[in-house]
Amino acid sequence: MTRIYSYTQPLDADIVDAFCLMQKGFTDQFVYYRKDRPTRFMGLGRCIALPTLDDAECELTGPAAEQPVFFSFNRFDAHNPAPADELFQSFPNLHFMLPEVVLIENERGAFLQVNSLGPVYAGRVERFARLALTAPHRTRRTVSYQLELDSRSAWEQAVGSGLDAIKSGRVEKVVLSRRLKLRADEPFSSKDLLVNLIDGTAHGTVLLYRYADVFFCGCTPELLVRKSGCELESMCLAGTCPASPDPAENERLAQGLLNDAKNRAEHDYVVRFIRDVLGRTCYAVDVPKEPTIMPLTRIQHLMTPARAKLLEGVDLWSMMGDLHPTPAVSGTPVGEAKMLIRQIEAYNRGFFAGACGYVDAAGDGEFSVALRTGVFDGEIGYVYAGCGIVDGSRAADEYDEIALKLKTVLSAFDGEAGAASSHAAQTSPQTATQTTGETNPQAASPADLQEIPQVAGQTAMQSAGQTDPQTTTAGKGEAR
Ligand SMILES: C=C(O[C@@H]1C=C(C(=O)O)C=C[C@H]1O)C(=O)O
Repeated sequence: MTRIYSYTQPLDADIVDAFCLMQKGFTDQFVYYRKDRPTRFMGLGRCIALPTLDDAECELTGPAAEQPVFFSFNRFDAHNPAPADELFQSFPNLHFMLPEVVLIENERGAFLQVNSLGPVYAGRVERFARLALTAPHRTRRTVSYQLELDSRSAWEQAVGSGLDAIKSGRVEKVVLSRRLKLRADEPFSSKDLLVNLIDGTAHGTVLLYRYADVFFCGCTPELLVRKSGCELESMCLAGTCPASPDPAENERLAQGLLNDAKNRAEHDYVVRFIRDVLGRTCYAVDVPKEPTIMPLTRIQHLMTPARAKLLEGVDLWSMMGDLHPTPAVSGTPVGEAKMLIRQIEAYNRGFFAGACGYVDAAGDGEFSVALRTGVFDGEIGYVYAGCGIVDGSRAADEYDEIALKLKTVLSAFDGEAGAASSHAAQTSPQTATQTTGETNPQAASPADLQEIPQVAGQTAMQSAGQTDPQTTTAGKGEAR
């Protein structure tokens, strides 16, 4: 039996500002921050890591009774025997991590929680509270980086292999991804990226897991599972088209997506899978027959919400294991698609498209699918995004779709509201030439889709001698 002492008191401070001030010096940092409503946990330090919560007993003390939360970041393919990629290698394989200090915001207010393996005395909490109260209002910073575009021909080959597997009947759908490398002149700061994701235009849930110098972060729109008592929620999210700032055009695109047979087929694999899993573990399963549109800043998705009541005795951790990965991020059938991904993708996805979230001491909590994310260490980083391949998919369209999805995680570098990634620079003339060679300038797609390829064009100019002071000044400050 592990006895945990958890002391919570109300906090009259902005939790993000407090986190920015307090985070320095903590090896472990965890964030699960829903932007649409206050379900927000920002954890610092590690009190304990447990393989299961079965033997944990928590004693709640202090003037507020908030459950301690255990963060849980799980890889896309935890059983993959291939070694994790260099940056992901550093993260420990732990199931439930309880931070020492947690800043909480929920519908009851803001709180400061201190967790310990021995009784927590009020003076210790007071010290953290006093510090939190001195936190200045955060500022956003634009972060300069250079983006190395991946090769279009490698992508075409990958999609070709996926389509072959579909034609041969091995899979019906496979979700393939792209990984792009980033470089910066100074080390990436998790605080800057976090603040830009929280205060910027990205929709969804902001995730951060930092372990020593390496951090994984992003902002995902996809809920995997949420449990509150016996109420369970999940989400079928698959099928994508661009968004437009013009409302009439946006509506036309949305109607086109709702009526597009290929996107509907991609979506239905996910609906069938989630309905089947809930059908085995839950009752009163409610999954609407028709999807709706989830509007995001740059794209829109087909979305079908799923609700059910959990059978007594089934817990959130096992639901997470049964649901993840859904065909939205792997394919159909799931096992065969995972095998195909191991064979086709040149890297191990690590936490990208993994199940990341928290479970509280009462067994409630939620996991999101870690999409629109990247991993960073010092001056290098990798960003990831994928898309579903089904019969009839075209490599060029999927490449552009991924470019749009990548813009969400790349918005973490934008210190200004609504800024595009125009400050991204590519300094290597070789890479720039290679990339522009692989980008078809004739391709008639919406300007929006072209934005990432344009970055390469810009860079080619720069490497030919034109230096834009904006691109070379790392961290041009911008007050909110
Ligand atoms: C795989 C990603 O997104 C997933 C794939 C989608 C699609 O293929 O249409 C849509 C939403 C997500 O479930 C990603 O963003 O990296």
